[in-house]
Amino acid sequence: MTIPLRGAPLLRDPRFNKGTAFTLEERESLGLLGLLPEGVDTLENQVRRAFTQLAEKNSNLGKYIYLSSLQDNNETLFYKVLRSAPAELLPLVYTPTVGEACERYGHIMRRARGLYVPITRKGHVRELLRNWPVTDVRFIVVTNGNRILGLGDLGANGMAIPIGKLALYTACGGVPPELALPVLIDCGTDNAKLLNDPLYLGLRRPRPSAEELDEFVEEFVEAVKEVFPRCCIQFEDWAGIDAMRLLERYRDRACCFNDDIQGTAAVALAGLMGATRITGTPLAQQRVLFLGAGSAGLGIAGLLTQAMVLDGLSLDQARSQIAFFDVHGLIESTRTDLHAFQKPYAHAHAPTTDFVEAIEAIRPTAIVGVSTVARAFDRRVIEAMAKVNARPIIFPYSNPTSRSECTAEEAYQWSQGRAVFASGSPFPPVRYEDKTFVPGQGNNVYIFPAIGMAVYATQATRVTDEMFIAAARGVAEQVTQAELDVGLIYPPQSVLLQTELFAATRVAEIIYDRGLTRMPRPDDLEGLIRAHAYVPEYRSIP
Ligand SMILES: NC(=O)C1=CN([C@@H]2O[C@H](COP(=O)(O)OP(=O)(O)OC[C@H]3O[C@@H](n4cnc5c(N)ncnc54)[C@H](OP(=O)(O)O)[C@@H]3O)[C@@H](O)[C@H]2O)C=CC1
Ligand SMILES: CC(=O)C(=O)O
Ligand SMILES: [Mg+2]
Repeated sequence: MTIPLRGAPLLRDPRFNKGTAFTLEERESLGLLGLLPEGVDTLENQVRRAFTQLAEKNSNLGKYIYLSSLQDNNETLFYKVLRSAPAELLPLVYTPTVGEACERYGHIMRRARGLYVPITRKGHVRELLRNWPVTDVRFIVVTNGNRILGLGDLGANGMAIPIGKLALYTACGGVPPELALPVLIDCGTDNAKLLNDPLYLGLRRPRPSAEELDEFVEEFVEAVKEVFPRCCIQFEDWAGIDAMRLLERYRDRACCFNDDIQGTAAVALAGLMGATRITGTPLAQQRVLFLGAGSAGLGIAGLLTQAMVLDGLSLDQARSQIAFFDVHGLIESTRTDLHAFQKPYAHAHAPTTDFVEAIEAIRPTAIVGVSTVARAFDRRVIEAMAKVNARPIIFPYSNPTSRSECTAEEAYQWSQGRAVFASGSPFPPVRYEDKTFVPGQGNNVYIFPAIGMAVYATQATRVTDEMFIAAARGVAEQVTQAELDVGLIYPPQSVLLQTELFAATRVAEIIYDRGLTRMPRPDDLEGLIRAHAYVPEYRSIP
């Protein structure tokens, strides 16, 4: 490996820095003598030291800050640490802690990471993109901070989300870190608390109209296509209505996807596939009631109906088995306040504003919480589900933990241990009577790293819904009977990298089958994926 730096600047570049693991020969040849203590570490010893330091931080936000600093200091070590204990560290770099980090981003930031694209630079987006030091960017995760998890408009503080998602592309999907670019489109914020916070670092102006936003996003997408022609754009945490509109506009025009719509849809589909192995009711016979009718809910419904059609239902039949309940009550055919994308699910039902009444009328096999409303699945709700189902499927998907529609403990307790449970943010195992349940994490982190790896390894030019169905199947088929026996409907986070690499091969099959790449199809797709996977190890420098 040749590197462009030497001496002190080398120690400050996270891509090449090995810190105390530079060998004596490297120190001599790279002008590092005297700049490091004489002891020479192995990467494993550095990992040990990192975990010692992490353990000394006594809050999750403190641990998040520590890990961010590690990422800024030594990328190889950062990913080696993440890979060493994914189940333990994911909740720190991702939900729930990343939510807290976003709320306080202006306060905790040490060093800027990613690219900030303010709407005030309209007409100059290409120049900003060219300021990024890497010319072959393959993945951008972009937010405008308008719906950060279930926490609402967090403006430029939302940058922690693209940073976190892209860290997981590498940690859980094997995508090399240098290919990733986190982007925050800063178009102001309507969050008064942030506007009044002297430490807030974003533009201090109200959010633009939809037209103004769309014009700027158009410039951004076209600029990305020109400056980084092999780049895939992941839209993340946009307000639901903007998310739906932008996906429709760009899904056939650019290599892009919306994680909250399509990634969430696939993880829910995988979860339902896992759940059917416990409940015995096939996917095509599931009846699903959503609490919340925004991007996540509509995304899940769209992909689920496609999967049900593949299992033999007509589209109308599939849609008739899906219902929504939003702020104004059950979405039914007499409602006059619906968006076009909600109308296919407005069935002939008696109006009600009581979620339990809706459960009693519809008798869903599953409820999915994508409402951002903490504790909306209260005891009455879970008991109503347990009354109409031997094994009720309960998915409180809202993030972070503070917005979860219920806890794992509540779902198991109130259903007398009968719930089939998964939540957007992690919950610890629950003891109910003589059984220990392991709650699954129904989070798109089970999907986007696999999509990313497949797109990278195959050089795919488009991202399609069929790829998400393949990812869902790829995840679901890895769940073992032993896992199902403790209630786990997703593979455990401890093996997330393996899970994603396997799912990526399933996605790659679709990419080649549908001609979504110009690259020739190799004989060994698994080998292709493995050969592309990043390994956090130091390479020797001559
Ligand atoms: N587990 C996972 O992988 C993922 C989880 N999520 C989570 O899902 C949640 C929603 O995300 P998303 O769909 O993108 O957001 P949106 O803002 O698009 O949708 C939220 C929906 O919930 C509705 N809602 C708000 N309050 C209530 C209420 N009291 N009762 C019923 N419905 C209500 C909103 O209605 P209105 O628009 O009228 O206010 C809206 O329809 C977030 O917490 C997010 O973190 C999202 C993506 C992935
Ligand atoms: C997980 C995720 O993407 C969200 O909560 O928005
Ligand atoms: Mg999201």
